[in-house]
Amino acid sequence: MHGRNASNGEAIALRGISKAFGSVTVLKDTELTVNKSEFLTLLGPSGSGKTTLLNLISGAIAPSSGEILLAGRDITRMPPRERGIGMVFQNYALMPHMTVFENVAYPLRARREPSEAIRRKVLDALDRVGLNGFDDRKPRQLSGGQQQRVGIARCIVYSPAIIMMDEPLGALDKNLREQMQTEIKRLHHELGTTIIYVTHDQEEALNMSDRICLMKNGEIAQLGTPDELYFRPNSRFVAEFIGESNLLPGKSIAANSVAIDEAEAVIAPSSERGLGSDVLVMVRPEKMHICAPDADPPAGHNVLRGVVEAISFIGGMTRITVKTAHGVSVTAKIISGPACTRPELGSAAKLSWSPTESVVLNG
Ligand SMILES: Nc1ncnc2c1ncn2[C@@H]1O[C@H](COP(=O)(O)OP(=O)(O)OP(=O)(O)O)[C@@H](O)[C@H]1O
Repeated sequence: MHGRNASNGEAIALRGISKAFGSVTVLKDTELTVNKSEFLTLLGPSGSGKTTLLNLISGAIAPSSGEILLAGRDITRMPPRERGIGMVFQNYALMPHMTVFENVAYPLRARREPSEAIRRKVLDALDRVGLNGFDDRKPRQLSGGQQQRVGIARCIVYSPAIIMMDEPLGALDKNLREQMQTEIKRLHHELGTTIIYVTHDQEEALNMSDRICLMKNGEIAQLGTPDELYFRPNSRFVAEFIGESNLLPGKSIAANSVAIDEAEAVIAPSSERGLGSDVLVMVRPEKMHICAPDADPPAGHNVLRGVVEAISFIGGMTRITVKTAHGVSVTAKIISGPACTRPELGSAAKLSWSPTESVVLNG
């Protein structure tokens, strides 16, 4: 027996999956394993292939090549309804003429469950999503957030092993989105269901996921925990898509040294890139320190000098951009203090950071 047929705690495995529409390949030879009880987010810009991947797993579309395993079993050709995968959509997809109760009961009625069990399960699902007492309302009598809770209740009511959510909070305003993120995380924790979640909002992905699968042009750019993607991006694309980043162009001149220009070099962790190759030294703005030109930065720090070209006070944090002598704008994000403690616009400043906070990327 092939090892890959064993389930090994795998909820879903994609093996060499490609998808072409006509002559255009929109998903390329993708390998992805989602573990049982995992919250995995498909993140990426518009058109990167997130929905295509979701539709392949649900069975709404068939792959051009490769296979899909559900708990070790080949489901590549299985019709969608037999896969038992729950779906939550951005537009809720509720039936407008039915009450909340009947919408949530729908999947159980389709499974011909006894009416007493239906009643118990529906009320329990409504309770879990905070909609106790809303069972007699029609969808149009609910707010957007409440309608999406019904969408989620209709999904969890029949306890699918896997739930896929396609931009479920996309139609909600920012505050409600944040509240619903917390609630979906709580539900995931309570139910232990595997969740595959699609969003193009990187903050949402960082906040909610066990792992993030970041897509670019039909390929996985990086798959890892939120921490890994944020602190150890493997490419310029990942560094720029997740959070803010400073990218200093340079040349690798020794195992742990990158020349920023002819006169200046910084210490950066050794990379596998060959000596003399063009690289980018990535440093997150909150890891960048700033001090007066005559002050001493922390021992062992890389130092660049420049002139303060922009200051923006954004509440708890202040963003200070310094143009270095080599013409690169570098941003430091520091905890805000009184205005008198900030450097002045146009004044000279020293930027510094610990070499361990640098990530060397291909230039
Ligand atoms: N039925 C189809 N026929 C032809 N091309 C398609 C079809 N469905 C999707 N595509 C193309 O496949 C690519 C990936 O689309 P997909 O919807 O998976 O992206 P996405 O990452 O979900 O984007 P968004 O965030 O905008 O929803 C796009 O270039 C899209 O135009």
